[in-house]
Amino acid sequence: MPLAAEPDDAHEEGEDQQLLLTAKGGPALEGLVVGSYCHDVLIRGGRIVGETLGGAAAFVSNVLDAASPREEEQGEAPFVVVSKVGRDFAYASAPAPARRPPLLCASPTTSFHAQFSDAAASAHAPDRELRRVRACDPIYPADLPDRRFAYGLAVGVAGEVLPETLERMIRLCHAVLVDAQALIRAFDGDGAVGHVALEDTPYARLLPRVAFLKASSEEAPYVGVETARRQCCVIVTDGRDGCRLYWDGGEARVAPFPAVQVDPTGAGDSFLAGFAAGLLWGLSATDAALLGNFFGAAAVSQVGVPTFHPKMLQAVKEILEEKIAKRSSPCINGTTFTFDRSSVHDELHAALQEAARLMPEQQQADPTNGNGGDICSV
Ligand SMILES: Nc1ncnc2c1ncn2[C@@H]1O[C@H](COP(=O)(O)OP(=O)(O)OP(=O)(O)O)[C@@H](O)[C@H]1O
Ligand SMILES: O[C@H]1[C@H](O)[C@@H](O)[C@H](O)[C@@H](O)[C@H]1O
Repeated sequence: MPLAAEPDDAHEEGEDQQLLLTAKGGPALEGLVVGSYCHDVLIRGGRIVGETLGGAAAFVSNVLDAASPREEEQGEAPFVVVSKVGRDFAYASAPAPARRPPLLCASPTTSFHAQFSDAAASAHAPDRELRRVRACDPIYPADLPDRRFAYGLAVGVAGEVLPETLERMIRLCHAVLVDAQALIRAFDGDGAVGHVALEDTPYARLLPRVAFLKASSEEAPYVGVETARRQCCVIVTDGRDGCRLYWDGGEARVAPFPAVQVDPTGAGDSFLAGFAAGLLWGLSATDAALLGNFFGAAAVSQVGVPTFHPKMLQAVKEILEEKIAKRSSPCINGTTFTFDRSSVHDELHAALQEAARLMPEQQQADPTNGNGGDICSV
């Protein structure tokens, strides 16, 4: 399957394609993450049980920083975040916004109330009702840096990634990954989050130029998987059941990792970033989804933006270095992605499962990481 961007998009104005997607040893693959940080208020039984930094950009940055391939001396992972908040933003010094500060607006920071119900403990019931109580300004095309990126992640939470902004991302980035929640959320007069059919939105015409579209199982019916898979690769995440990938001509189920869920917020965001990191490591889409599932499981194990134990991250890095060294050909070669499960898929799953054991250890060892642990246990 060709990459998302049409040839003229990412390479107009004489840009050198080799600079954008060069395999290991070359310049780092720089990413562009677009979507706003927000305030999340977690409510259970009418009582506030948590107030945390939210916004897909925060969860995505956290995982990209943790899992993107880079040389030791490179320091921070190479990606830019374009996000907007108001002067009331409460988490400017939290790691993700401190590393990549948001643009400051006159309007207030986007804010969500997530109402958890005890009755939602079944696997497929929506686990929370979301209400947007404040909305920051949208992100305009002119807010994006005027240069090229290897990849882009469109991860809005409240309609802030405008169609024209997504279009500009597609022009700037060699491959764009999109979270459907950025495209199909609708808000009633009370701020309650609902969905509209993707085909009825101005985003629909951009789909053939998107590489990967990720939707939760709740969002999937609004995306229209059978139509969308003919235009890009669609990934449907399904909570504790892992995920499925659908592309033109194939599909695959990717097994989950066990987790003790304390807060489902950010699972999808962390999945998408883990998946993107997997692609950057050179994995096929189906193999990269293992890394998505891994970080999705890690996200639900903590309240808010998770802290990863350095030992766990070191284990993941070593696993990837070892398994990828065994592969005969890289999957990102500047023109194509591969989708199928590779011969190392099962080994990779088993090895990551071992690494996942380091996550609960961390919670016991680090009670200061903000875990209330009483949001939504399974
Ligand atoms: N309870 C769980 N146990 C293990 N893995 C989980 C669990 N919940 C989520 N995950 C992982 O995270 C991925 C994304 O989760 P999910 O499908 O709930 O996304 P989402 O509904 O978009 O999440 P959110 O909107 O809360 O960020 C799943 O595909 C799975 O890999
Ligand atoms: O912080 C969260 C998170 O980013 C979720 O992905 C999104 O569904 C919510 O709206 C947001 O409040």
